[in-house]
Amino acid sequence: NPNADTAWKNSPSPFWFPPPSDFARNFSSRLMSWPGRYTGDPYRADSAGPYSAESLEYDYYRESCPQAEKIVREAVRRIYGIRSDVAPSLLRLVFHDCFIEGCDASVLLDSTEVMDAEKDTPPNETLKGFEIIDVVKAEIEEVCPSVVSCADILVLAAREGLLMAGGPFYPLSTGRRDSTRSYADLATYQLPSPYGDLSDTLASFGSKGFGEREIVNLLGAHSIGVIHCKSFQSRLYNFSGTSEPDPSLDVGFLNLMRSKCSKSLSAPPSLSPAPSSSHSTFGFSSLTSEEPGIVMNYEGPSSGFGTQYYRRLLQGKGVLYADQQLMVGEETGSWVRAYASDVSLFRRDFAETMMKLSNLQVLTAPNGQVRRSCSKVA
Ligand code: HEM
Ligand SMILES: [Ca+2]
Repeated sequence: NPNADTAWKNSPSPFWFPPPSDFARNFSSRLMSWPGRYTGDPYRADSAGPYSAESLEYDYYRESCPQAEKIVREAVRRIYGIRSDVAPSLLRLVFHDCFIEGCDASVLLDSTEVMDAEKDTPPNETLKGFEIIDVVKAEIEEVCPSVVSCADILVLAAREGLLMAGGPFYPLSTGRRDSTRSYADLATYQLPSPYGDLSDTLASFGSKGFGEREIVNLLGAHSIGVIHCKSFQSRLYNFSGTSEPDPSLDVGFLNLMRSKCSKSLSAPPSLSPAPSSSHSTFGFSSLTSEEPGIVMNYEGPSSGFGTQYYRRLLQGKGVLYADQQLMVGEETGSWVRAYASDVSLFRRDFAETMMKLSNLQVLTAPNGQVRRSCSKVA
């Protein structure tokens, strides 16, 4: 597919839309030799790294802005009523923020003449939900100007969205501060690739203090939302330069995915699968947007956030290569089986890991700032 090949070459990040040939094999060795990235054992499961959330407080705004959490809750609920993609959008947004220099709203900043923004890098190309945060922030600013950080609003709003989508609750402390810059280069290289193999994924999350069990339950976030064809295209037609599909894909599932994604990514939208809100027997629906892809409402739009993601992996029906790779490892595979058969175990673990993610490397006073507009440094 010459078009996909050119698109890849033009991409500023060879790490993100890899396909050509030996990419997968070289990726982890390049990552492992990246200077200064690894401190200690990258696979340790017991620590959140060198930063801790001890300086956060429960109900930090109780005096300075007692209405803050209620405003977030009500705004997200209201928006959910009109846009059910609130949950996946905010969940992915919080992951992409916290994974890069901690939960400091660095992902929300716009590019300026002197700074490239994380949101303009290839891994964040399809990130959504910025305008949801802007709405919530504006409502809070009206009541308590310059008090509540964008970083806190983001973690609180993502929790609320997840709850609306049937996910588990987890308690959150507050008091995060906003960064004064965005880290485009780090976002480009540190966010995990959808074409990463198991060792790439373990290394990437390990560098942030997440162990195998945590990685497997965090990826359960892929129970909801949209995966565009671009993110798995090379698995369907030309996997790792072999001109063959990914051999680890279930054949029926391969055909379903091919039916959703035309062979050429540059095909005009009219050649893409017809927009429709109907659900196929696989529980996926087509997208109504122009970009073709797969909607991950595994259990249908009205049911909760559960174990289907893992059951699909057991059947070789993971949408991303990185998802399916969880079945390759002995330990990760056994967590996939555990979550596939025990939804309450998954929900408990997911809640706990989301809490850890939301507390990753937080910035607290006197560092950082409270932005007035989440997309601009104050
Ligand atoms: C190996 C790790 C991961 C990789 C490679 C990965 C990659 C991706 C990719 C490629 C997409 C589709 C983007 C698109 O096509 O528009 C996606 C969607 C998504 N990811 Fe991940 N992800 C990973 C981990 C996570 C984690 C830890 C979370 C949250 C806790 C998460 C939450 C989501 C959500 C909710 C969506 C759907 C977004 C939407 O509908 O707008 N992902 N991910
Ligand atoms: Ca960040």
